[in-house]
Amino acid sequence: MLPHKVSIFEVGARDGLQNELPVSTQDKLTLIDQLADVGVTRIEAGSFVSPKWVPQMADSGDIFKQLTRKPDVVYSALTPNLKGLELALDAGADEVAIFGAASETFSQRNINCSIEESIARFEPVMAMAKARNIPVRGYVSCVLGCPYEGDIEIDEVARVSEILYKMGCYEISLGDTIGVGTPIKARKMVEAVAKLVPVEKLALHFHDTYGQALANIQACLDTGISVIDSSVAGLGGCPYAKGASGNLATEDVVYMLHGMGIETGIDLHKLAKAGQQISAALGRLTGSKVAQAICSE
Ligand SMILES: CC(C)(COP(=O)([O-])OP(=O)([O-])OC[C@H]1O[C@@H](n2cnc3c(N)ncnc32)[C@H](O)[C@@H]1OP(=O)([O-])[O-])[C@@H](O)C(=O)NCCC(=O)NCCSC(=O)C[C@@](C)(O)CC(=O)[O-]
Repeated sequence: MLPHKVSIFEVGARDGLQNELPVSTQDKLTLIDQLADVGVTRIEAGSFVSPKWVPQMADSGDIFKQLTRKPDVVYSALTPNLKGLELALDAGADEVAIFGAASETFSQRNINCSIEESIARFEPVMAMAKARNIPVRGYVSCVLGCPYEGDIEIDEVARVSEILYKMGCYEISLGDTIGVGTPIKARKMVEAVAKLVPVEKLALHFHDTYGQALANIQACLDTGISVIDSSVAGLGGCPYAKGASGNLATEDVVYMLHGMGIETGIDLHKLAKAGQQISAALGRLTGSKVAQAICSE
């Protein structure tokens, strides 16, 4: 059965902007503010990673300290290790996310350690977050393919997802990091993970590199999943995943969901305007076809 409502987890200010030309802290704050205004209630606002690895996220502390908090909006941050968590807590993040991978090589290239080492790094993060009552989300990258290893075994995706869930992550976001998935494969992957992690604890995080993200989501929507990660204006990619163009554009998935009678709580026209504004700040066109259509009306 299709869900009545889907919760959009907006990753544009993090997953999007981490892989774009740098924009000012003020432009980011304006975007985050606009996202909250148009009805987005879950916003990934930054990332506490090494500024040498991802300079675009170096102002995340300022972002969290300066953003105008709206009631009912959760502002989240990526934290790969204890240092990241400490910085995120100091800056006032409401929740954090650890991020692992189903590919050994991607894990090494992205966070400089093996999958097993990453789990060991996450343990103290989970412990401190629990002690501070901070919810932790878990990402698994490369669930439908890896830029270095190609195909990834579905069993490995399910194994890593289960580990993160059992460690205490309240939700597991399944990342098609380089957007290579296709609908039947995506569904089989979700079904395999759902044997080990309750399906209502899963989220879809599909990039649109090959233009398959909407089709992949549609193929998975009646499995019981009701959380979708997306990025306003299709911003972004991943700096350690060559070829990962933008994330699925939030405007495109919201348009599809509304057309299917599924609520998101988001004002699509206002969202498209916000996407246009950040795209203009980046000196490029929005990556959302829906936003292009709306803004040329
Ligand atoms: C994980 C590390 C830090 C390990 O990096 P490392 O070099 O192994 O770590 P280290 O502990 O040896 O520290 C090295 C230096 O980094 C500093 N450092 C250490 N930790 C932090 C921190 N938290 N914040 C700020 N600084 C930090 C630390 O203080 C030290 O500074 P130095 O002494 O050289 O001046 C590094 O590999 C890193 O930052 N990687 C970036 C990974 C990243 O952000 N990738 C993109 C996000 S993942 C993604 O986009 C995928 C996702 C989630 O969207 C889902 C999908 O689509 O698949």
